[in-house]
Amino acid sequence: MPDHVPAYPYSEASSPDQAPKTHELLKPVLWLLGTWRGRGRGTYPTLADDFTYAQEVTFSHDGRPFLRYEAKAWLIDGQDGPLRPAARESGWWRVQPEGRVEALITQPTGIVEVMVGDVGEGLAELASHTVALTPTAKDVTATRRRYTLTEGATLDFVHDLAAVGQPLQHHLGARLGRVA
Ligand code: HEM
Repeated sequence: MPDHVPAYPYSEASSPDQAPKTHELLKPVLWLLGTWRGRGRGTYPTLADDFTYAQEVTFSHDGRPFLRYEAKAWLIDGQDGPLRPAARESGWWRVQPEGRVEALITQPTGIVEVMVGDVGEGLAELASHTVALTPTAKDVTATRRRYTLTEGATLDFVHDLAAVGQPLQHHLGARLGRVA
């Protein structure tokens, strides 16, 4: 039996009011902290039909200059009833001076988006620097993400995708509201 080790002693915060104190470099991304949930629509020229989905997204931090990112999506019917689980992803947003961001986002479909971009008050824009794929993943060559905080305090999300021989174009658009 290994010696007893006390539980991980550091906390994770999803609001600027919670401990630990936010790192100075996180100032431009504080508006993203928390859990957001809402509905979106998805499309792609290779798909027979557009689809409607729900998504829950959480940004948190542990006092260091990066955000932990986690998102779960599920397809829904016209009454918000769940049809089936869809994309899941998790990753890290490494915040650099002057609001520059380097993000790593991984998906269980074998895709890793390594992204670079900028974040300012109410706007974050990231574009893929590299996309890494496992041997059996779909052929994704580029992605782009934009998060906009609207005056109504919703988080609008747009995801563009270049994949399976198609040029970079719209895949997803969603409007999320803060739930925590
Ligand atoms: C909210 C997140 C997302 C949702 C709800 C979603 C949903 C879907 C759906 C429903 C399809 C049709 C195939 C299927 O039924 O599974 C699809 C296809 C696809 N998605 Fe997404 N997706 C999401 C995020 C992403 C991301 C982040 C990427 C890549 C970085 C991506 C890349 C693709 C690719 C490559 C295809 C296959 C296209 C083809 O083979 O014709 N998706 N997506």
